[in-house]
Amino acid sequence: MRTHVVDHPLVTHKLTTLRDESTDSPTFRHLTDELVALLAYEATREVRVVPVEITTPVAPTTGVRLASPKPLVVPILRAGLGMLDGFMRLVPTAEVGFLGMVRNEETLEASTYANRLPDDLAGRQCYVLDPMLATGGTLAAAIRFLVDRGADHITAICLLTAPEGTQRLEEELADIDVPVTVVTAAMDERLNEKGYIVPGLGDAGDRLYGIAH
Ligand SMILES: O=P(O)(O)OC[C@H]1O[C@H](OP(=O)(O)OP(=O)(O)O)[C@H](O)[C@@H]1O
Ligand SMILES: O=c1cc[nH]c(=O)[nH]1
Ligand SMILES: [Mg+2]
Repeated sequence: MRTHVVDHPLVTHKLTTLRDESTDSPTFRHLTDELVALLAYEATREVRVVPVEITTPVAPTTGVRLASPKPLVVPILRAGLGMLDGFMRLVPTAEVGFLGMVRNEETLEASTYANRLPDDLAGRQCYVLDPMLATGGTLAAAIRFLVDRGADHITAICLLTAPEGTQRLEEELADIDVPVTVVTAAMDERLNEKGYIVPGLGDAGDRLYGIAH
């Protein structure tokens, strides 16, 4: 597994405001959208394309277009939904599958409450959207869902990542034969005793959409 931290002053600038506890929900949603577009630009560097012949007003030339089947993008509900529009602006023809997952805040175990993915993902490139990679339980399970259905190339886009989470992904996904890349705006210091990323940004779902319970 590869982790790519997008080291760019604009990313860090937007992320700093996102982290700030005084940032309100509308601003948080807007910044998430902007950050995802920047991360998705990096994350789609290996998107599959095929050559195509076209004619400009001046001359024939060869370009590329996205290969078929189109990429599948999978936002992890709830918080990943806040990243979908930003991704779709870059890749409007991507197909969308949904996974609803929630982490038990006591045990930190992830469980799945919704699953709308195509059954057959053979030969598909998949992009998983989840703002927080904390213990890694949620993302490990999501990637496993995709690999079990045949996905052969997986890129996760996470706003923030904790070292404990990437370590767990390395261990839990050691048996899979599919390239997995995590593209993130920052690798933070650690998790706290409640499994929150430090310094982090708090609960991404709550900051996007309000308190869940
Ligand atoms: O790496 P992990 O320790 O598994 O934690 C990360 C998960 O926690 C958050 O979701 P949450 O369970 O809060 O659900 P929500 O998106 O509905 O708020 C976040 O959006 C990730 O999906
Ligand atoms: O810091 C964290 C960890 C898990 N989920 C969040 O939303 N934030
Ligand atoms: Mg949450």
